[in-house]
Amino acid sequence: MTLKKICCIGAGYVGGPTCCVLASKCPDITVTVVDISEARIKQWNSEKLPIFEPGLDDIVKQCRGKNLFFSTDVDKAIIEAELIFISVNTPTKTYGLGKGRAADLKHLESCARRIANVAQSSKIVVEKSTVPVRAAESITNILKANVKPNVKYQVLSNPEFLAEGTAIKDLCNPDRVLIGGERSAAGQEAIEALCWVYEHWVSKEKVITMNTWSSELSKLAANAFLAQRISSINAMSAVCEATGADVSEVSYAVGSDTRIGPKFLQASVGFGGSCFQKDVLNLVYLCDCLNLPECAAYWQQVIDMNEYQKRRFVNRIIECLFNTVADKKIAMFGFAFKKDTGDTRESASIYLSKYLMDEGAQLRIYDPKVEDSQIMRDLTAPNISENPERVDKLVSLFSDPYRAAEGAHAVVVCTEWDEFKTLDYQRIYNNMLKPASIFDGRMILDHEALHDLGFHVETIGKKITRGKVTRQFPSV
Ligand SMILES: NC(=O)C1=CN([C@@H]2O[C@H](COP(=O)(O)OP(=O)(O)OC[C@H]3O[C@@H](n4cnc5c(N)ncnc54)[C@H](O)[C@@H]3O)[C@@H](O)[C@H]2O)C=CC1
Ligand SMILES: O=C(O)[C@H]1O[C@H](OP(=O)(O)OP(=O)(O)OC[C@H]2O[C@@H](n3ccc(=O)[nH]c3=O)[C@H](O)[C@@H]2O)[C@H](O)[C@@H](O)[C@@H]1O
Repeated sequence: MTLKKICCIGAGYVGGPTCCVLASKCPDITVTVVDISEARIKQWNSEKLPIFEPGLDDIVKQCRGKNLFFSTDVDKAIIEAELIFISVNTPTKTYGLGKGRAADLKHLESCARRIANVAQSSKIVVEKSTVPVRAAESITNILKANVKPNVKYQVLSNPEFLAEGTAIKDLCNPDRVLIGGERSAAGQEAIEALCWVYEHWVSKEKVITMNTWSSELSKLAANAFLAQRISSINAMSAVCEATGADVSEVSYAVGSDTRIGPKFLQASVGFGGSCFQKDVLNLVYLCDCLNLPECAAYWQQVIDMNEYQKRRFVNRIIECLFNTVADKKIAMFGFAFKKDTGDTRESASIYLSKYLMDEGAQLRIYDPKVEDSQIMRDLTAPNISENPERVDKLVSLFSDPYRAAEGAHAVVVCTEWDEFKTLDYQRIYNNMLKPASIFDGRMILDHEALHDLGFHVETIGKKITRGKVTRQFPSV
């Protein structure tokens, strides 16, 4: 089966880049990305795209208006497409049953209802959003309960594994593509149609097919395993600080075992991003619902350790600044949840800022990609601050890291942007209050050199001492 028209509902961090790469690799397919947000679609059709992702601009320029279209006309795109990706957000529920843990599937359900209402021909519906196990069954039930004559549906699970900041690279050269479907002739035909799309650029061995529930669960499992590695190394970082071991050395030694591998063993101020916490909580909730409390408690620890790491780091800042940060100026370098993205969802910086604001610190924030309005939205969100006017008083935003650090008591590196490695720290030191402290929450700076400039230096997972020669271990 070959396909001519594909539509994707949801023009976000996944739907946008995924469809851009799909359009560039499949010139024989017309790809239309639709969204209910007019503002987002307007940006996709403008010079300034709604998301920053290395390499994305070039692909959009190459395909937009040829076989790649962005539109708010959801119904038209559904009617015309043979295959529909659902790529809408599935955040943690903030109300009702499962509040704070379960995934909120209201957007997914609304897409299923819309497809059922407007479709006039058979469709393959592909769940690309991350969902709890058996969500495809709910989609199928909604579609089948509203089915029209001569319209048939097949629902597939095709979770996305891209990471922000490397999305284009990940999409062009994925480790694997996962497709789950129904074990029936019609199910197999739908699976083959989606395989055909991916095989335009992904080799056959990398396209893995399986049953729908395994595919849905594999996505949650993959994120849980990745998050667990970070929490494990972060737990080790606390042991390192208490013993004189160096977490980079421990990470290198542990990761050199080919059974363990070196990736995702970088200790940090805690993981952020829209998915790790959401998906692990989703798994915890699933385990609880399945009456597997020991499994739920096991995965909950991954989240608890992440929370502990953020708290621990802030407590150290406060301790080192003579047990009070009230009215002290603290320059925060980086607000995005990782480098090479402007995304701040669940960024550790938000929580570090919150805890420091709770102590009355004056924050001076700089990030090369995050919009000022986004920072203020994050810091005035109801779960972060009950008093937006206080946030206004405590927070200043800067477009230059040197200005942010001027007159500050401390610099805190929250995001591992490359540019922070090459700043003129002598200049920064000269313009700070003394003693000048630097807290490297990402372990990216040359700590001994900073120490020699006169800074009091603190980082994750090791004690900094003057003149100590440490081997630099490659981080992954
Ligand atoms: N952000 C990431 O790096 C990754 C995200 N995922 C998963 O992909 C899904 C989407 O995530 P993001 O793209 O980050 O979310 P996002 O919030 O950036 O984008 C979702 C888009 O869907 C739109 N939308 C919501 N309901 C709609 C409806 N009924 N009709 C049309 N449009 C609608 C929203 O307006 C929004 O623009 C989530 O389930 C997430 O867990 C999976 C892998 C990576
Ligand atoms: O489902 C998703 O949304 C995606 O979640 C993550 O991707 P992403 O959150 O974009 O970025 P990561 O590179 O995984 O980083 C997540 C967080 O962990 C932190 N991290 C990462 C690696 C590490 O060794 N240490 C560490 O603290 C990062 O700084 C960041 O805050 C996964 O890597 C993707 O495979 C997955 O598709």
